[in-house]
Amino acid sequence: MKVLVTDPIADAGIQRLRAAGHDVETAYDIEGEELLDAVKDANGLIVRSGTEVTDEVLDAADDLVIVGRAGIGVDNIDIEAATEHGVIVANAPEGNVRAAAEHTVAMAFATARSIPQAHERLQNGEWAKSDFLGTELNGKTLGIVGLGRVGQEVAKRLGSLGMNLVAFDPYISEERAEQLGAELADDLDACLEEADFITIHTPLTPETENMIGEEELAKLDGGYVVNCARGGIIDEPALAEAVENDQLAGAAIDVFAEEPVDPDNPLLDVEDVIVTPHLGASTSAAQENVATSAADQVMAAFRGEPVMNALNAPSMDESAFPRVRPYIDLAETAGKIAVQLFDDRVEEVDVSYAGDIAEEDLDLVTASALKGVFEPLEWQVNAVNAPRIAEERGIDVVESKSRSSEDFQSLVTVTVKNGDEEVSVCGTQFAGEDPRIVRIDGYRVDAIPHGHMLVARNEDVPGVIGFIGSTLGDHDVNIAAMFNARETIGGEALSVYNLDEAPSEEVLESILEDERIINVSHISLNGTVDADTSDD
Ligand SMILES: NC(=O)c1ccc[n+]([C@@H]2O[C@H](COP(=O)([O-])OP(=O)(O)OC[C@H]3O[C@@H](n4cnc5c(N)ncnc54)[C@H](O)[C@@H]3O)[C@@H](O)[C@H]2O)c1
Ligand SMILES: O=C(O)[C@H](O)COP(=O)(O)O
Repeated sequence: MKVLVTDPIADAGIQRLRAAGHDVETAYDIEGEELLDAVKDANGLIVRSGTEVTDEVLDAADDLVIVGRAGIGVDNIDIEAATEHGVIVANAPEGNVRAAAEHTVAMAFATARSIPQAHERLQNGEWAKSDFLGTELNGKTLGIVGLGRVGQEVAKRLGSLGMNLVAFDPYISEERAEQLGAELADDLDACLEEADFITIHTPLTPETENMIGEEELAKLDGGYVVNCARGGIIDEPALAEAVENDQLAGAAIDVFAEEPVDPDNPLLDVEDVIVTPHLGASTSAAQENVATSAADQVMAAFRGEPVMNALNAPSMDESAFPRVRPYIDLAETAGKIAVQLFDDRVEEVDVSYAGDIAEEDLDLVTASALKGVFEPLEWQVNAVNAPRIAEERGIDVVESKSRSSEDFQSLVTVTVKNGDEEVSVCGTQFAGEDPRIVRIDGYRVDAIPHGHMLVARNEDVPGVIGFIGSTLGDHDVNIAAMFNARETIGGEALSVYNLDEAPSEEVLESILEDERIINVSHISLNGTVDADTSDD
């Protein structure tokens, strides 16, 4: 597989991919046509915050399976578009948290004691001792906006250095805040009003964009601002003006609305605003962590395994994966068979689980069943975009679970239906991962789902199986295995054949000409089928 890396990541990540036999191409600082060209044949793309992964980039990347973000923030990746394209997006949310928290603490002290400014003066030969009278963090109140992973680590560090903590985060529990020794503010204004310092730790989202402007900064009267989260959350000209006019004592900024930062950015011009070029995650330990994590996730996606930190695909607990894995393929196969036996428009897909498997987290299995159902559609379908396709096409998806499973340890049943018709296909795994279809529309069968299959419904009278066998033989189609099932003697029967090759239309027509045959379907488990699942 080819992995394109477009932002510098630690060598450990690249080596891990190469050791597994993947072809890694690094192309840093590329954009526009150059990026579109480089991504064309990539199966994996690894980025940091420097690459804009837009709809256009995803459109150009025909073979892309996954975008791995070697870090936390994914505001540079169009996740909606990735989902549309069936591309997994996964980040590395743990590896640089401590680095970001430490940088935040360093920036808070640096602005409170004017360390960069004093350093610069001294380097210029000035002993400006009396110009710098700093502020102690001890005893001051820190307002934490966003008490997630980084925010919590900052709370622990600055809390233990004597700061009082107040936090604003509408999505965090009182209990968690209490454990960290932080008072939870009712809203942003209350947090700002209480704080001497504020530190931002939210993602950049439509909700947080420009969340802190002139009015909010005024509430921090005389305080300090630290932002090591994302540019765009604080209004930059308003912040520059507030510090310049001494409404605020200082600010420490690591991230900017536009990066690399424009030299004309007003924040670069204010003496009491200290800046770093997005260095929060730049420690060797953090970079090694996120690079290897991104590489691992890319390789898991290549192997078709769940991607632990996928942001747009069902993920799964690693320990459950060996138990669930055999049912992922089985559900897809059952979905493929059901839709090929269904001669109508699909309005609902039911996926039901019985027995031991019903104990597991099965989002990924249900998504695979949907993938099987939708595979006949012209666009690329996978477990990432199949649930979205169902939603967009107004197809209801119903998942159900039951502990009892009659004669089998675990059963997966996929039913495709509309108001009038339905077809259900039920499968199990025999010991040693031996998949079987054990029921088709209520008929008990024992069919190996593989390659080309023929499913016929016929009157249960003598000579029908011989007729089908000889018709296939007359057209040089070899039968590898067959199974016959019936409800009552002389009623209707269903037979399933495994064929060595695809039967032609002519064969199917010849079989159907016999009045004892009610219908016959060719099932291909290799890809192309012609079932109608369209809306129009
Ligand atoms: N400077 C760097 O190099 C660097 C390094 C690591 C992380 N980051 C950035 O730091 C930020 C935090 O990362 P994290 O891993 O802690 O993320 P996280 O998802 O663990 O935490 C974010 C928190 O923000 C809260 N939140 C969301 N919307 C909010 C709102 N409107 N108001 C208040 N709180 C809100 C969430 O509930 C969550 O608790 C991200 O933007 C990330 O990209 C920057
Ligand atoms: O979100 C992150 O992980 C940090 O902002 C780090 O970004 P970077 O990988 O571009 O340094």
